[in-house]
Amino acid sequence: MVTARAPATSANLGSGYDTFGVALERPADTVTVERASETSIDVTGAGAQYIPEDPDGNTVGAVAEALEAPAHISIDKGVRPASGLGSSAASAAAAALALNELYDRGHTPKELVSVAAKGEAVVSGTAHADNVAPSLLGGFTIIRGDDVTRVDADVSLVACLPEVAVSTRDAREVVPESLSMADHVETVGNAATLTAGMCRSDPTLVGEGMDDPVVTPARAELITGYHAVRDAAFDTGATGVTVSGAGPSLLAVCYPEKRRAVAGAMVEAFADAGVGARAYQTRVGRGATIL
Ligand SMILES: Nc1ncnc2c1ncn2[C@@H]1O[C@H](COP(=O)(O)OP(=O)(O)OP(=O)(O)O)[C@@H](O)[C@H]1O
Ligand SMILES: N[C@@H](CCO)C(=O)O
Repeated sequence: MVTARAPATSANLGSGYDTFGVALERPADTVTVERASETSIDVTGAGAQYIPEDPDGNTVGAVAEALEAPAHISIDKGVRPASGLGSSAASAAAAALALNELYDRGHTPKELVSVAAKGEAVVSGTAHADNVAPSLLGGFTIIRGDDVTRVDADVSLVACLPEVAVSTRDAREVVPESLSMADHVETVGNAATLTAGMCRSDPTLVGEGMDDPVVTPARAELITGYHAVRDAAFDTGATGVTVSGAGPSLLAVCYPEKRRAVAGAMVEAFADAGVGARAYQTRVGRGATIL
């Protein structure tokens, strides 16, 4: 029997659609695997009732198949599904690490990124790796084709999760299919600024680099209270705010001493918009580990 923990993640960071991601120090999923002749799954924890136990509908089923590693897989969800916090990816990353160990497959965590991404195809239709990469590797990650670049970063974050669900599949449908040259130039400048900020663990540069004229405005419309919550975070000291992953969570970057105030203001602004929410005061964290 092998147990692995894999963290929640926040993908895109505004300017890095399908490219950037960070591991969050918390929350996380825990996955335990035991050898079996065929794969079966049970799910407990946050939002378990919304997650299929059929291996064909669960991200971990695709991972077991890709590794040719049938197992009984128990998932304890710390990351609520349809949250924008890489819930489906956290299970896939933990399962990939645990099954690799259980069957002694010998893959490195970096090699497991493409395996875990197969799980994402099950839920969103695309094997995007921008959540599974940071969940497996930790830190700040950049996806380019099949390549992953990883950077250590120490940046404080607040992830604010409202009590509504937005599915990644739906949120991908509102993404524009093309962009103007002006938006392209702005996005490249922002993405480069964000990357420099991560390399320096500089919340001001990271926050400024999160601005995104293309994907975020379209997705903000799916999140009740988005603009008020974003304003509240900036008013209390956030250096940048954007949609986390496909939403509905919002991600704020700040200096460590502002984290509590930013978290409180975001929850309060969601409440004023009639939406319950909780905030995780967190930071860029490490990747999946065997327990
Ligand atoms: N192991 C799993 N954990 C969580 N959700 C799963 C899992 N397997 C399948 N799903 C399904 O995936 C969907 C949630 O994934 P989705 O990508 O929409 O949300 P998310 O992972 O929280 O968000 P994001 O990718 O934007 O960060 C739900 O429909 C859920 O039933
Ligand atoms: N890059 C993906 C991440 C989903 O978590 C998207 O934004 O659709």
